[in-house]
Amino acid sequence: MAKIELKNLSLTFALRKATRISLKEFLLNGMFLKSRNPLIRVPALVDLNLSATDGDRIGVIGHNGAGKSTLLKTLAGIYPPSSGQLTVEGKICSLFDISLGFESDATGRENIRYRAFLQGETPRTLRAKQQEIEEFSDLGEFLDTPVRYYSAGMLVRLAFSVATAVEPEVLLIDEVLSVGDLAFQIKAKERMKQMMANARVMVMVSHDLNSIGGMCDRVLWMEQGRVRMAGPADKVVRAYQDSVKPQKSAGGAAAA
Ligand SMILES: Nc1ncnc2c1ncn2[C@@H]1O[C@H](COP(=O)(O)OP(=O)(O)OP(=O)(O)O)[C@@H](O)[C@H]1O
Repeated sequence: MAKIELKNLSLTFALRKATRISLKEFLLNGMFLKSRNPLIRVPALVDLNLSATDGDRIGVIGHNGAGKSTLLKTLAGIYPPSSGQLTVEGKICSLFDISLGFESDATGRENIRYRAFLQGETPRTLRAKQQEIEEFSDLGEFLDTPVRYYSAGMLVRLAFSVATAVEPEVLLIDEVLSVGDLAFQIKAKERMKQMMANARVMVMVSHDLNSIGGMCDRVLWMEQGRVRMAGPADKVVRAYQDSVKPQKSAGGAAAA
């Protein structure tokens, strides 16, 4: 059984406006005990509670900066929560930032191996999949070329082919991917559909409310790191849409 459980989970980023300060500034600030570049705390997730298990398809919506991607990255184990409890049980597949982290001097084929091992494959399980991954990527002779010479689209094709070669129990998707050229997009959509159908739990972040409505049964509407509303997809999507519609003034004109 796959499971996601968040209990009063919060995550606060601590950052500074500028990354560099001079030695002189550092010494002067130290002497006068005040910082010219103080820490700024960004509460990206605030007191979230969520429980999902086999069969759940959860959509996450909200304005820019609401905390959607941070939530997904926290579920993927990329960001540790600042407080609260996080439980994710099951083999995770994260479909976001998939093109990051390639070894640029290694070939496509070598990168498939490195990444597959990171995804938990063993030499034996990879042997059974490697050919399929290579064929799906449709990169032909380029598989023997260092990936530093790949176009952006080729890199995404390679990344997508490896990332989706797993059978995940927990599928985390940030925005429905538009990968590669048209021919590849058709293949990729088909594969995504299969993965979504087979995953036990799915959490998907998107601004495309039609995709969310079509693929998810529950939706979290996030606002400033908090859940503003949670419930059946159609109800929450409608409430969100209503909230962003231009308000009509008494005279009938749209308010600014
Ligand atoms: N690595 C980080 N370091 C510091 N602050 C961050 C980091 N990632 C996100 N934030 C901040 O956390 C808040 C939530 O960001 P997040 O990317 O989760 O929003 P989002 O809802 O996914 O937005 P969008 O719809 O624009 O993708 C924002 O205020 C953002 O500036």
